[in-house]
Amino acid sequence: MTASDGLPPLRDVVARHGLEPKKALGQNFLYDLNLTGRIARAAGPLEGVTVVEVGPGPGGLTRALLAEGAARVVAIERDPRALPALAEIAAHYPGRLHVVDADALAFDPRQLVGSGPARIVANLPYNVGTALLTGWLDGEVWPPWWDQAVLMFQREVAERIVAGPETRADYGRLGVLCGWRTEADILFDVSPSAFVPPPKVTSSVVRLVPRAQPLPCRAKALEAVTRAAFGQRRKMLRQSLKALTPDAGALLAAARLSETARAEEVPVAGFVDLANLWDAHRNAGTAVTAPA
Ligand SMILES: C[S@@+](CC[C@H](N)C(=O)[O-])C[C@H]1O[C@@H](n2cnc3c(N)ncnc32)[C@H](O)[C@@H]1O
Repeated sequence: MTASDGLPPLRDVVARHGLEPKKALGQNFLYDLNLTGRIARAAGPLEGVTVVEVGPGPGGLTRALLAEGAARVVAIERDPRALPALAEIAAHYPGRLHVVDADALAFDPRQLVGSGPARIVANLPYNVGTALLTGWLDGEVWPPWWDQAVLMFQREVAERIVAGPETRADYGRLGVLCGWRTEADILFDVSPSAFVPPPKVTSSVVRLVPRAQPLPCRAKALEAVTRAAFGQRRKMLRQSLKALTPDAGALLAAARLSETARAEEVPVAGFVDLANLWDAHRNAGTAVTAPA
């Protein structure tokens, strides 16, 4: 029996290639091509687009991306057991699937995406998902090489990605970095029963679209300020920012933030101000001065 794309059902592919899911690799596979089709369409239309997929595994999402018309899929997979299954998909879609046998944390896909539009679509391994996302948000050059990212995370991580000060418990470093450079939305949830094996928690598909002109700020400075601020999130910023500067009070005043503000109350623009002021302070080697 074959699936509607003409390739064998994923369950058979996994059995034939001995691809038993490994927990250490964050392997929770999707076998339902209707669901992977829905994820691919969330990133569409894909005609003329190069898609970078991290962790194709047996290829359920890869197949959907190709069936939905992606010009090319660059699929980065660190489990060599998946390579024969992916080779079958590559043969079915000649010239359109480029499999990279690598750790996505250590591989820069820019060298393979060319000059046309590129998009990231992935059911991410849960253990490295946020590290990959922060890597894609990082860097001094913006807009980035991708024009959209459609990514599956655990629901709890998805909520942190889209959080702002109004959703205090979830708001943190990840929400500031994502909110600064992208517009991020949760598109839909996916129940544990959709995966093999089922994870303990619900997952969510998130879409991130890069802002054309995020507030000017150095990414590394924003990362440093949010790390200090949310590292001790229950403390007032005048205390937690002392990890960065002895002039924390003056830094807050210069950013026109309250003496008693806590990290979870400060919007993205407030953190951008703090990061820029901290940078200016360090470059000048002077104390931060509060506005008159
Ligand atoms: C959640 S599974 C998703 C598999 C497939 N895309 C699907 O939806 O059924 C995550 C995949 O990422 C792969 N993976 C884990 N860590 C990786 C890494 N650092 N670099 C590349 N792939 C990785 C795993 O081997 C696995 O195939």
